[in-house]
Amino acid sequence: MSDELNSLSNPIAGNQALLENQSENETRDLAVCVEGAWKNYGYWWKSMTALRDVTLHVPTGNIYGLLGPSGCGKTTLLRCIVGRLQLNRGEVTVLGQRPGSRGHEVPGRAVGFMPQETALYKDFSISEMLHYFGHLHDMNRKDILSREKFLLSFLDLPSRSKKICQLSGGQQRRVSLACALLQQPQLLLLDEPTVGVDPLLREKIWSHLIHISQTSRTTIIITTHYIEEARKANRVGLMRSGRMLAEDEPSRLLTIYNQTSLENVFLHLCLEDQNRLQPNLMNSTNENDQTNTTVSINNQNIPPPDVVNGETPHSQIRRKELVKNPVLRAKRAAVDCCICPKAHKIYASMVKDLTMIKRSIGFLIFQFFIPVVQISLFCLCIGRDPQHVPMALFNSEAINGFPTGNLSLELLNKINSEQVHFTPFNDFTNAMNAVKEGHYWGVAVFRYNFSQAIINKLIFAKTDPATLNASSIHLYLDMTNQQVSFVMQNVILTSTQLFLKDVLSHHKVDPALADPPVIVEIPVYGAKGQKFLNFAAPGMMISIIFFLAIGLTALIFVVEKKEGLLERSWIAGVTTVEVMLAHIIVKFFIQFIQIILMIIFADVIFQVKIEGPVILAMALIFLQGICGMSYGLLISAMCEQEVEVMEVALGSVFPILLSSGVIWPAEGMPPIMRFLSNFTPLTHVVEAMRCIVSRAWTLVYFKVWFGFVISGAWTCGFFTLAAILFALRK
Ligand SMILES: Nc1ncnc2c1ncn2[C@@H]1O[C@H](COP(=O)(O)OP(=O)(O)OP(=O)(O)O)[C@@H](O)[C@H]1O
Repeated sequence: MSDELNSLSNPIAGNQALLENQSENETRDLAVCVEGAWKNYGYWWKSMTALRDVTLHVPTGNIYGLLGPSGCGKTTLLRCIVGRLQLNRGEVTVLGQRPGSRGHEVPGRAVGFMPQETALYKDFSISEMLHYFGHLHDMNRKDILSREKFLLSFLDLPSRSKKICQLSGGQQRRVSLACALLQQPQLLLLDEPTVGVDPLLREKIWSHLIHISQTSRTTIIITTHYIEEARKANRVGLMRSGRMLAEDEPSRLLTIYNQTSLENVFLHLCLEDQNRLQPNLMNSTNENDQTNTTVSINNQNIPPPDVVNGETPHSQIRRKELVKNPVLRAKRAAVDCCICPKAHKIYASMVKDLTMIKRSIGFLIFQFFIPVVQISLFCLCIGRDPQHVPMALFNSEAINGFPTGNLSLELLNKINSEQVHFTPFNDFTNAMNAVKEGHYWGVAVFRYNFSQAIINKLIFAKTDPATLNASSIHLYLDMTNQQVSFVMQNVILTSTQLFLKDVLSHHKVDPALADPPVIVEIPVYGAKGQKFLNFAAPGMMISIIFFLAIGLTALIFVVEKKEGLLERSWIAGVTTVEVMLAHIIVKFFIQFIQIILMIIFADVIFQVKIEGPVILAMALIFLQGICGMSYGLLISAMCEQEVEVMEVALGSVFPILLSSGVIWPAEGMPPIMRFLSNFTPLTHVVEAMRCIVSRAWTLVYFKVWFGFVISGAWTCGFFTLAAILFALRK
């Protein structure tokens, strides 16, 4: 007894002695065994230690009350036990194995976890929520319904069809508890299950927990702020500042510390701890060479941990049992990615995704039409020739009463007024001023003897400078808009060529003389009047689906992550691969309809003719959509908040779009950019799409199959990185 007293008054020494003397039988009978656990949050340059050499032993079939003030590390410890967080140092054994080891059902069916936050899908009904977890645990419908009936009445919940968002905070927590109890797990981890519960129901919950621990040997770890209710536990652990102050049966703690309540025992231990801290704190402040972290550790006679190496005498004792963390984490991350997906978990995740979609039909319809609206706007606004371009006209020949003929009028009649619209001016200076003020895109000037000069040049072959000058239209252009000035010049040049032919025919000269010595034969691919739209539309179709998939996937996963929903599903045993596969399958149908609608609009309404197999074009767009989803998943693995997702997604949209030759041909880029553009996820896929759409190429052509290969490779790359990152960021 005196040994025990010693060990309790000196907790670390006590824990150490306990560890060293533990018999093998006892260890085997432990449902949860945590030894020398160290856990840091953050990175080495800014880390925060949440657990400091914590040791915890929970025998099978026991109720363990984990007590301590807010922020002492209870939730962190539970998340380590359940396999969601990896320790920086130390070892956790749950139901005989390391959590997350192959074939182990922790995380999975063997553990029921009720997190502190509600972590429920707010638009689901109570029944849908229970069915989701039931399907994840591979329970059949009959079992789910019978458990649902029991839990609804036991936890005093309203109708099964009531939506979670319509429940009070306390009722939502009880639904959360119901989800944890649903599959009758071997191990129950409940993070403050009795908060917001009335005393009668609290009593009922405790009776049930005692009942299942006695009849089914369920092991229960429960954290609570109501210290006195933990008296019903078989064992309690008292934590403070990431350390375990004491761990024993409640009655023994009361006896040892000669107190009447656990509250007082805890107070006593805290005071003792505080007294131990105080002198060392002073010392350390005087020495002025230690951080706050090291101070608190010093006070327990434990030398400061090196955050990176985590070395302490205590951990050195068990050095052989502990495994170096970074290698271990990398190995475990790789193993996480290689777990074979299970059909029932994919099914459960799919039902969950479909239920979410069912709850927001309006948003679903909106999703169908986003690509249609985008491609329509693109086809309407981009790539068409500018029309009704306003130009000023100073026709000196007309002002002077056509002294040498009216050929200038004939030429002006040839210019399509739909494209260039002339406004006549009687004064050249006024016309120029109007251009300078931005009312017109330029001035076209005819000399007073234009008609005579044209005849002299064409019929009498006069080529003196005065004739050449007078027989030309002089254009003074505002060239600030390249596209507008290009169209103006092009229209005037083409019309002038037609005009010259007319003049030649009129004077019985072969009009072919006016043709330039270039003959554009029937094009190998495409049509003679090919528009910019035909070049850009294939790339846009790919880009629209790609970027839409990025945004939606990243947002969905980050919201689920932030609200603890993803973590809860992971603890129920779902892997990232399963979640993602379910997401892709459900999104398949949405994307399928999006792609069909987009192609119908582009092809039928906006005449972007798809010369090659439509199925091949659709398959490529679809594959790129999956690539976008994988990239979205990677973004959600990196980000914690929606705003971060928006920043990363938007920040990558333009660089990818601009450098992949979607908007402007890659041939126009500087050599270095052209080389770099090979490494965007869009460049080769867009090129393959153009080949299918404009050249009618199929998979036998290198550029087409290479596009498919590149899209698949980026998809696998993003997906693998996301899965590893999710596993590593535990
Ligand atoms: N993701 C995180 N990143 C950084 N620090 C964290 C993170 N989660 C918890 N912490 C810190 O770790 C310490 C322990 O937190 P934890 O949530 O485990 O405490 P707790 O005992 O469960 O508190 P409560 O009873 O209020 O839930 C706290 O100081 C907290 O600020």
